[in-house]
Amino acid sequence: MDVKTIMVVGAGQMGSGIAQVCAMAGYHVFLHDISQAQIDKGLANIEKLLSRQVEKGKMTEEEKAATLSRLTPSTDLQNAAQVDLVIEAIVENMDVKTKLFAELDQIAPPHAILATNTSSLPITEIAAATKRPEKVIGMHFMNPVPVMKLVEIIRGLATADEVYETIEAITRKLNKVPVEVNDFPGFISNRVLMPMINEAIYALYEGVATKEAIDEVMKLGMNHPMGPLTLADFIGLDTCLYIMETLHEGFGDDKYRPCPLLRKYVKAGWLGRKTGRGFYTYE
Ligand SMILES: CC(=O)CC(=O)SCCNC(=O)CCNC(=O)[C@H](O)C(C)(C)COP(=O)(O)OP(=O)(O)OC[C@H]1O[C@@H](n2cnc3c(N)ncnc32)[C@H](O)[C@@H]1OP(=O)(O)O
Ligand SMILES: NC(=O)C1=CN([C@@H]2O[C@H](COP(=O)(O)OP(=O)(O)OC[C@H]3O[C@@H](n4cnc5c(N)ncnc54)[C@H](OP(=O)(O)O)[C@@H]3O)[C@@H](O)[C@H]2O)C=CC1
Repeated sequence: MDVKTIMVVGAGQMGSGIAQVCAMAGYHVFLHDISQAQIDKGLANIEKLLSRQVEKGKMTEEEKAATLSRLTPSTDLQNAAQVDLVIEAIVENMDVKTKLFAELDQIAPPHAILATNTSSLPITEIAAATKRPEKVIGMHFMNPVPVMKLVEIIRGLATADEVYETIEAITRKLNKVPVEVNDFPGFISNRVLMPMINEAIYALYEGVATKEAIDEVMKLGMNHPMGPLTLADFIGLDTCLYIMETLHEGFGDDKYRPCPLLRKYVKAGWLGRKTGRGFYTYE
């Protein structure tokens, strides 16, 4: 299928990154959010990252201007009527996502693919909120989107082969590497990553070591680019908690129980880098 126009729903850290790489690859992109302030922040961040590419000689001023001209801000979901593909990147909550997918199903043209960037929720359940489950698919980007090469692609029970192939081709056009994974809670990425992060939070909670020591062990000892607590702050502690809850509920296994300290921080509004405070504080 020929995709020319994309809507990215959710202009947070993932949505703005996804919109950026899609616009860089030549797609026309609506960057949609319920909050104009969030869109302004997302677009300002894209502009900053593109300027840095120009400074480093990795992109010309003309390419930057052309990329920005392909991005259209949107606070009206009716704009989805003009697109061939929607990539959803809103909060990691099944009720909110299914409500959005039901709305998108009403608005988007019949041929349009509805993809979700969910990091853990079942694609099949999201697809069931629509009358086009064969056109719903998981397209899971990694953070920071402009840098990370992987896109996990997850078929729901009803996803059509043609839809999978289209998403795989788009992933390659974005200069990323697609890896197919089955529809189970947390897929592969977060089934493996998030229990490690949760265990690091337990180690802090139990006083096994300081946060700095925990991060240093994993950085210097395992060559991870970021320690697990720094990474949790980077991902967002709310997102980490929602993923652990999906694993816990989805597998019914106590080995996935979220650490009480993680819950406490999220309740306090300490969501990590995006709110200026998590395990660490940020300017
Ligand atoms: C939760 C989920 O569902 C799934 C997930 O996404 S889990 C999270 C997965 N991501 C990770 O694990 C990230 C781990 N961290 C890293 O890989 C690295 O620390 C990092 C890439 C973020 C930064 O790398 P670094 O070498 O320490 O920093 P730095 O040298 O400043 O940056 C390297 C490049 O990344 C870019 N970059 C860094 N942070 C960036 C950001 N937030 N957004 C966009 N680009 C960024 C820089 O501009 C630089 O680009 P160039 O090579 O073009 O110059
Ligand atoms: N953070 C990460 O490392 C990764 C996250 N993901 C997944 O990507 C998704 C987004 O995460 P992330 O970008 O970190 O989250 P953010 O909190 O940064 O961004 C989410 C954005 O979606 C907006 N939003 C919420 N509800 C709606 C809605 N109904 N319609 C339109 N916009 C809405 C929010 O607005 P407001 O703030 O006003 O509520 C916010 O701007 C989640 O599903 C997450 O699991 C996937 C890979 C990695």
